[in-house]
Amino acid sequence: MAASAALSNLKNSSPWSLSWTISFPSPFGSSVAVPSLSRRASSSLVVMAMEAKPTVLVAEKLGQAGLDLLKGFANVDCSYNLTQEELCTKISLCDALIVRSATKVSREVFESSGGRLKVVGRAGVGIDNVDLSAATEHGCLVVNAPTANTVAAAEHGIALLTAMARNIAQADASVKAGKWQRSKYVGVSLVGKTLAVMGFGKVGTEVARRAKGLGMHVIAHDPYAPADRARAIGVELVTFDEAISTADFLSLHMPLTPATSKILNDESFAKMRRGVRIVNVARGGVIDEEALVRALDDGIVAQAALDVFVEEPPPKDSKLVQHENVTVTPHLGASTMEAQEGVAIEIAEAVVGALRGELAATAVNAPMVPAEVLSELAPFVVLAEKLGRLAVQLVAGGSGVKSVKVSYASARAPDDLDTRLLRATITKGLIEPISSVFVNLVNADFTAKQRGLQITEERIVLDGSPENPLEYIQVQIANVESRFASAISESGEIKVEGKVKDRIPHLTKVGSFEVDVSMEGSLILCRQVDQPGIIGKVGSILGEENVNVSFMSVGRIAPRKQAVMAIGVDDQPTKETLKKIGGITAIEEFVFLKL
Ligand SMILES: NC(=O)c1ccc[n+]([C@@H]2O[C@H](COP(=O)([O-])OP(=O)(O)OC[C@H]3O[C@@H](n4cnc5c(N)ncnc54)[C@H](O)[C@@H]3O)[C@@H](O)[C@H]2O)c1
Ligand SMILES: O=C(O)[C@H](O)COP(=O)(O)O
Repeated sequence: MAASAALSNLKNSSPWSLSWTISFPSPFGSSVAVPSLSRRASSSLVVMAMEAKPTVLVAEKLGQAGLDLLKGFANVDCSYNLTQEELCTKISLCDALIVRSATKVSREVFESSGGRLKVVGRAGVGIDNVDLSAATEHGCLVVNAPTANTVAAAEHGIALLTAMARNIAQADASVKAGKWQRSKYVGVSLVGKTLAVMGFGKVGTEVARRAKGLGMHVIAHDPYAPADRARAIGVELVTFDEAISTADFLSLHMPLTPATSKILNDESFAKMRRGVRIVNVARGGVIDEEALVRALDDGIVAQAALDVFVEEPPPKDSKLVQHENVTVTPHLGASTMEAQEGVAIEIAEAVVGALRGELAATAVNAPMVPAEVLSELAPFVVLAEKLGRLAVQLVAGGSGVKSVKVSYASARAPDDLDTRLLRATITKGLIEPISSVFVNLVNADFTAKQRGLQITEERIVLDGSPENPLEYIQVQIANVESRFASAISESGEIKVEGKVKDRIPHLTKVGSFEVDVSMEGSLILCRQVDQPGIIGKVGSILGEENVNVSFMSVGRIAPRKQAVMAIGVDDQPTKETLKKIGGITAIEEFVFLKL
């Protein structure tokens, strides 16, 4: 009998072969939000809601409406122009950080937070100033405000386009310098000219609409944009080479990524029409700035109008900024009163929601799960975590869990079931009982990978009504020994299976034994020879020790052969109580498991 194994401390019997050193002491207490989820599940999805008021550091100027919204929920520390060192020092006292584009949220910032930083809010679109990998590794959610400054950026793009074409900035400076140079500042017309919009997303689309209104012929290049969206506003999607080689004007609207970095370079300038004009309100890094200076000097590029730069602010002696054919603004695309109020509200709502434990609609480094899907999946999320917890506690110490298979049985079409949330919570259940790592939706996949834990998912397609998202979930751990031999299935893996009944998770299978026990509190699993009186004996030992039994279920192969008894208990039995259960002659093995 495995009585001693049953009593052993779970942490000491860690089945992981790798030791894990990063720990995230959570400052948060129990959950308060997401009414459709149980307290435990909602608290663990992305960010745990907190008992005390959280602290939000606002590191760049934010619209008043957003600040007011934040102040209703959190202590707000507005500290602008912090050096990296000052930011790293302050961050360990903050639960959330809000920035615009000027603050570098580097790996060092996440490391300095000591696990307290749970949300970074980017008050704007571009998240290239936030180290997303570091955020994800630290389980920190990054949210942005992707919609509120779209029109402002598009309007600024059009302002630069028209100002450049008519030499407005240069002519203005000249008049103010006392000159009157009418022939020097003859411009070019826009009507009938071809504008190539590079990046046909939110801003690019709005620029395209406006440029069409100015009578321009608009084409666009965007490898990921749907052709019908472009067609709907009369824009043709073309290849990169076609766009740059046919355009009179190029307007850049793609994000800065490794793929778009320096996408305009010597090679691409060489393919452009002589006299092309370029507008950039996206990111400085999408242009090789030195190559642009060469193209301007050679006359390939007639003019450029730039709102963004590789280095901001650019060096005072920047050849690009000082070039007479270049018009510049200091990253003003999003800077209208209206956009800044909108962005402030959008980011404040996202940060407060995330701190409350809600899944953020504008999450950048976590799967976005719509509210209605979340509500439907909520009880299965709880089930998934508990099955993960249970399965890993059944692994014998030193086994080294490497491979877990999760099967989802459902009558739904495969693309009608988003399992990312379930996979994340199973991972949480598998990892948290045996380590101090805080696992959430943000870092679940990363954490599993770090530990060399491979989680494969499989769909079991069932006939019947697709009303329920899932019929049952099965978790199997391969190539391990078990502390409870009966949990090993015929095919040799630890196998547990569960269902949701009346929104409560139930354990319905252990190894080859069918049981039915609600997954609340803790669980005792016993294997015994099926005979009269055993249930009574175990029940009375627990009763004598004042341990309340919530559920009891027996699964057996055949009458009078081996049976597995699953007993749900509200309280943790003492070692002595468990010893007494182990002492019952018919009981061959048992384990005590915390759910
Ligand atoms: N200057 C400013 O103040 C300001 C304001 C708002 C946005 N922006 C910047 O403008 C850019 C666009 O913002 P948005 O809100 O439209 O973002 P968005 O995500 O809606 O659009 C970006 C588009 O770029 C496309 N894209 C990605 N890779 C591409 C590639 N290699 N070639 C062509 N297209 C590619 C994407 O498919 C997407 O459609 C971002 O870089 C953002 O940071 C700047
Ligand atoms: O990506 C963005 O949203 C813009 O570049 C705006 O940046 P800002 O918030 O620094 O104005």
